[in-house]
Amino acid sequence: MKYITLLGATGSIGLQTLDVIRQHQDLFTVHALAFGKNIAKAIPLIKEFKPKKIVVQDWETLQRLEMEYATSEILVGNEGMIEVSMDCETDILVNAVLGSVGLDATLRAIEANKTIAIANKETLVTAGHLVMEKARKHQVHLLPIDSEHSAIFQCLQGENNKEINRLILTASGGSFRDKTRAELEYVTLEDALQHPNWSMGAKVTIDSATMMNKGLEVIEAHWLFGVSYQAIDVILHKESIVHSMVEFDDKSIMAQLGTTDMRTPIQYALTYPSRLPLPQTNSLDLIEIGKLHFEEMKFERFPCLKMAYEAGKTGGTMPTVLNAANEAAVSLFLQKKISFLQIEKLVENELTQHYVIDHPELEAIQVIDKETRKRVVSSVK
Ligand SMILES: NC(=O)C1=CN([C@@H]2O[C@H](COP(=O)(O)OP(=O)(O)OC[C@H]3O[C@@H](n4cnc5c(N)ncnc54)[C@H](OP(=O)(O)O)[C@@H]3O)[C@@H](O)[C@H]2O)C=CC1
Ligand SMILES: CC(=O)[C@@H](O)[C@H](O)COP(=O)(O)O
Ligand SMILES: [Mn+2]
Repeated sequence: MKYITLLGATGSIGLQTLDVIRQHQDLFTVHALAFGKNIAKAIPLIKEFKPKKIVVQDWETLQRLEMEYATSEILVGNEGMIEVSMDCETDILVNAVLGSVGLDATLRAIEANKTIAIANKETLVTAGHLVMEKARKHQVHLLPIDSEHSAIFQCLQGENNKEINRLILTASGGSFRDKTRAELEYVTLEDALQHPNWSMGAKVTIDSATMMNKGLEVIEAHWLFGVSYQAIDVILHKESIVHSMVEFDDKSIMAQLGTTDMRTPIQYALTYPSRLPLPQTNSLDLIEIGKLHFEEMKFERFPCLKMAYEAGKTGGTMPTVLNAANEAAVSLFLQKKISFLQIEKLVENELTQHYVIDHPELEAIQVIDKETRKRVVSSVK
């Protein structure tokens, strides 16, 4: 039996992780569940999975939860997420929390030698060098959940990372892929939240529409697979059937295909290196699909992707600024305080103003993350 600690339990990845656990109760038990403030979503999960420990985002949520439901031990905030992630009863940490708030728990779980299934890409963007250095030191497995990275990870089984010629990440193009830049001026939040292929949380859906999601994923791939930015390509693939590809030195390309169901990569991360049946997901019907399409990525159409490549190549604290500015800007867009195109403008402003620190320690990353968010928010008041 493997004991799972799940950060971000009430989110899109969190709920799908619990669905996988529900199908394999002989293999997995929930040890701890962490979420933000959404008590209404959390209570049924607590009743069903009976975690020994629960973590909520703040004291107010703790009080509300205690009033509504007398339950097991409740912890609070970052300290709470760290405690359950390092807990001696945790076998696998599933980090599906949203944003760079997941960084401390990841680092501390690595120190405690936990296997980590990671969906939380912002952690790798903001401090990939620290996470990978620690993972190497402690010989900890970081098992990707993000669909593209799971695809690459699957293509690399039995292969040698040193023989990779390039990684090819596929991008759906997001909600506005068929619009011109001029048309983006007047798009609404409601339109932006309509992803053509995937049903996901709000932030990653907006990131897909700006193409920042693919930018974050390029940086995530750089750290997870140790591949240079020059050897990571992004191509437009509107069907999201080929989840990503690896080209080897002999020009052979391996691809992983599947339906748009995140339970496949989630389950693979939990059962790796084995595979188990996933009866509730459909088989891919290639005859019905008939054709797959691939197009060149236009950087001038998607400036966020260009900014992410540049931030990644610059390195140091630049990816921290990229991520923090983007998290703050997307949050403002979700609150309808700024327009869609202002997201990229706010990120660009922060990147151009930033004076890079090379090889930053955790403290520097935390300070820069906080200051960047503050500046972005105050710039629109
Ligand atoms: N959804 C998807 O299909 C995919 C997601 N990812 C990545 O996975 C991560 C999660 O995405 P997704 O599930 O879509 O996000 P959601 O917005 O659906 O869920 C986010 C989860 O994090 C919790 N949370 C948010 N802020 C805090 C905080 N400050 N402290 C504690 N908990 C917090 C939320 O709690 P509450 O509900 O209480 O607010 C919720 O449980 C992201 O990094 C995303 O990029 C990667 C690939 C695919
Ligand atoms: C499901 C998943 O992994 C998302 O990150 C997805 O990749 C979003 O798709 P696009 O960014 O290609 O629109
Ligand atoms: Mn992805």
